[in-house]
Amino acid sequence: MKIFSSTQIREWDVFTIQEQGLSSHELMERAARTCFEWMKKRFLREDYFYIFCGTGNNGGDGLALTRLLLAEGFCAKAFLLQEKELTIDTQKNVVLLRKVSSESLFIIEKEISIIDIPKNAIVIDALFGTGLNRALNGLAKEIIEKINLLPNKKIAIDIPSGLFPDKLPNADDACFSSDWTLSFQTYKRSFFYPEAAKYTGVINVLDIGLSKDFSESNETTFFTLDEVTARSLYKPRNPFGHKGTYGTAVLVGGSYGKIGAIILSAKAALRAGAGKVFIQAPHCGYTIAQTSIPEAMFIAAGENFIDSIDIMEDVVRGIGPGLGTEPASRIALESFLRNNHEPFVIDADGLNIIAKNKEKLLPLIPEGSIITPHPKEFERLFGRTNNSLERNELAIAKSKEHKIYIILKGHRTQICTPEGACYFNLSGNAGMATAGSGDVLTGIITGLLAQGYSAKEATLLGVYLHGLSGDIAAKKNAQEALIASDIIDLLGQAFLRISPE
Ligand SMILES: NC(=O)C1=CN([C@@H]2O[C@H](COP(=O)(O)OP(=O)(O)OC[C@H]3O[C@@H](n4cnc5c(N)ncnc54)[C@H](O)[C@@H]3O)[C@@H](O)[C@H]2O)[C@@H](O)CC1
Ligand SMILES: [K+]
Repeated sequence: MKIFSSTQIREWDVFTIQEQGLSSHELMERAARTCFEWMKKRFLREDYFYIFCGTGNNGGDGLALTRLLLAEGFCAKAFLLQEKELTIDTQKNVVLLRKVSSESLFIIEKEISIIDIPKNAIVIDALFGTGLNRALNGLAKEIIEKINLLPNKKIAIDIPSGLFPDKLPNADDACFSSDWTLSFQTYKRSFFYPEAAKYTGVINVLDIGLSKDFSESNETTFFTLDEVTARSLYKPRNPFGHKGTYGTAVLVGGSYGKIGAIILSAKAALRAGAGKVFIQAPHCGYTIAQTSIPEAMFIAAGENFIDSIDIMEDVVRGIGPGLGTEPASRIALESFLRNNHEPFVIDADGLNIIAKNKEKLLPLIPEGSIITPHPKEFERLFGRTNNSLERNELAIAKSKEHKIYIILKGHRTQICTPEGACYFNLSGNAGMATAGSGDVLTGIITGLLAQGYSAKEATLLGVYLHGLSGDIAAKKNAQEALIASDIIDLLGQAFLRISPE
């Protein structure tokens, strides 16, 4: 799904009105009705809605929603920030609401003292939407700060008030803290950064029928990585294929006490469908590897840590899980980087070794390679930033500069491509923040590359499947009980979920 900027969202709105021969009032009514339908499915007639409305069109949505709720027998009251400087459609909705019920609309400016929100009321935020152009102050700020302290259930229309679609709020800005956000048509970019995401609650994207032509023909560099994307990337296996068809993955890593990491990667590569898998690890891992994965072959390199990395033809490599940073392993990786020109996957200690000598080693990463840092590893490689949006922008710039794929791991893993695109992954859960989860991701991506998926396809499909498998695991068990091996075990279920029936 494409993610558009606030300017593009405004253009989308105007384009839809022209294309569909609607008035802006009719589009507002459609948006409000979509929210209303969402609420009707979840709440009871005895529930009470307190709807806070601003002067812009977000406020208009809130007023129309109040009218629709009242018309279907729900209890609802609208609180409008002020009566002056309303947009035309918001003004119209004031008139329409007053026609339906003269006692359901209050003007906050005049009557703030009477707002006493009952404990069981559902509070709806329609104060500010995508038109916010500066931090909140005055009355709006005061109301939001007061509401945020209440235990009530809270829903934001389109975007929580105080958040901007394309930038982060400052730490001391007031933002509505919602349990749900009903975002129109698509996600807003800011929803993917923790500093803003802490205000959104669960995000539901509601289809309000904005023009498909517009979204198809307008360019953006930001996308969600969702089930639709994953389905489009998945390639069913050729019935005439043999194990050679599906390639050879070589997982390089492991050291004394960290053999498990490379075992997890190798298992994941096999489960992801690689035809053959080699583990290249120090000799101390030989018995462990051969016993725990009889399907994989073993190449010994060093006694307790890796001291050489073989250059083999026609294989795909994933290097780094459990590798350690012993001087001999550092020298081995450096020498491999000098002699190898094939793209590969680099993770964990592979990245830490590069970070220690980044000026020399970063330029040696072949174009089209995939690196999978978590935020700390990213910082070691490319430096610190002030916030997660700046980190995302740095990752995009570095992907372009080095012509590599950067998978920045986190709650909403970001995939940055050499062309300058960024995908935010929608699968996955907090249970996956567990030891070995990253090693599994390296294995899945290496396994997909071995089968002939391009670097972009393997990166996107691998990240999505990894998260989806984690989601299936978390449903079977609690997130707390999720361990990395569960992600491998349920990878097959994830494949079934995205493959054609
Ligand atoms: N994009 C779409 O396709 C649709 C958008 N609609 C709604 O329209 C909203 C956008 O409407 P608007 O552009 O009118 O914007 P808002 O409703 O966000 O209101 C912004 C208004 O408040 C003022 N303002 C901005 N920042 C302020 C601040 N910090 N303190 C005080 N005043 C401030 C602005 O000058 C503007 O008048 C969307 O979020 C959505 O809810 C829907 O009605 C219909 C479809
Ligand atoms: K809002």
